[in-house]
Amino acid sequence: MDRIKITGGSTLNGVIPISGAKNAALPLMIASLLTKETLTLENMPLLADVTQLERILGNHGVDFTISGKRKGDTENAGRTVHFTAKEIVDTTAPYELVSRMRASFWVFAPLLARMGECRVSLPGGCAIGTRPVDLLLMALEKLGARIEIENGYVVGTARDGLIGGEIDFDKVTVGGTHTALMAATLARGTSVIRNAAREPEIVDLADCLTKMGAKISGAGSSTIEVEGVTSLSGARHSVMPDRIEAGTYAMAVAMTGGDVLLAGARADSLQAALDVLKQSGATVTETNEGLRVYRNGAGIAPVDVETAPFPAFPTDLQAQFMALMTRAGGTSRIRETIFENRFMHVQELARLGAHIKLEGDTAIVTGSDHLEGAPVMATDLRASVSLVIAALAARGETTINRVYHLDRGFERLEKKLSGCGAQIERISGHG
Ligand SMILES: CC(=O)N[C@H]1[C@@H](OP(=O)(O)OP(=O)(O)OC[C@H]2O[C@@H](n3ccc(=O)[nH]c3=O)[C@H](O)[C@@H]2O)O[C@H](CO)[C@@H](O)[C@@H]1O
Ligand SMILES: C=C(OP(=O)(O)O)C(=O)O
Repeated sequence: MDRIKITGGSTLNGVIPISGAKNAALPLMIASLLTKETLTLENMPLLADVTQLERILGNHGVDFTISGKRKGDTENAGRTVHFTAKEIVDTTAPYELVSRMRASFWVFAPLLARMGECRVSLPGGCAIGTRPVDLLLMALEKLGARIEIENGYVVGTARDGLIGGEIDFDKVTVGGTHTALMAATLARGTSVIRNAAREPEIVDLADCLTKMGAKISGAGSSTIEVEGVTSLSGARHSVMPDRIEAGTYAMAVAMTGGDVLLAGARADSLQAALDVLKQSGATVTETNEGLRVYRNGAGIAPVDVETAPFPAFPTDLQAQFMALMTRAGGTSRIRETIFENRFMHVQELARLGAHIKLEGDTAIVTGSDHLEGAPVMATDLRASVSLVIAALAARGETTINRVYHLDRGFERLEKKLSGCGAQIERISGHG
């Protein structure tokens, strides 16, 4: 297993290119199951989750070819991938493939909508809470599906096809909204999705489905209407820039000081986090090329934060912000309202000398300028990268074990950071 070694103390200066978003790429890839024709996705990130989903889609009969690289990219990142699901050869998504990743469960909706049946193992994903799928299944039942659970698999049937219906989510769910949206595109009649997630990745999926011939209005608001069509066609779509990756590097710069251009990052997808960063003392400006983040001289001010669905502060940046607050000049309170167990980074940050007390869903962080390097362990994707941020500001050397978590969602992390002056390297091979 690879490890990452960081020697703290350098400021970050330069340009970091922002990759295509993992959380947009995954549902977009899954949408390829809805059509016999080719769906071409540009700006695809090269990530472990993407490779794993390629395996899952391959098992259903999706053929994929890679045709290009982003201009100026020396590696295979930012590639264009063509997905063709001419025939669905298998409607079962097995445990071995699905258990590693939450989003893999989302194949359920297109398989059911197109084939009238499917069998998908209950999902895995980051260990940040119980993560049930009841709301996803409720949405499909509202569209006429019959749902049964058998031996750890969810079995869906809709032999005569799905029928438009009214879906009211009692909790905002990203996966539930993706599921409802994909299923409704091929249902007979009109569907209404209420209390829908408003995340930019939902809008990206809806835009792509619209290019494929779907009739969708209201994506990005809390009520989405979908008029079903009998079939969808191929399309070409570019994956939106990763707002969580951009927010993560913005926090890294706020932590170390310096001046970095996050090339391709979009402020509109990240406003709540950028506002908080500004309150903490960083300067953020929008340019034609992306977002410029800098902190020169000013200290880090403590800021209280509460996670909530978009457009509020994202749970996927909570751990990174906590790392930043460990160096603030005072005490901050960070409340996690989305996932009940998303504080795994607290004990690892403590190894680096952070002072964090947990009170239920709230972490109370007392900042200090005495972080010190130590061996730590990555526990989930965003928790892992919070350790990277803390290590960049810690005195001495930090080794992060189990970096496969990082590889799920951060493309070439060590190269992007070392390109801006960080002392960071990957050590291959040892656990
Ligand atoms: C691949 C991907 O895009 N993952 C993102 C997606 O995860 P994911 O789609 O799994 O997250 P959801 O928005 O569905 O979860 C939100 C809340 O709803 C609960 N819930 C969800 C479904 C359900 O059937 N029942 C239920 O109770 C969850 O336990 C959680 O408490 O949105 C999360 C919230 O922004 C992000 O942290 C994840 O990075
Ligand atoms: C929690 C995340 O991913 P997943 O939903 O795939 O576990 C994430 O991207 O932070």
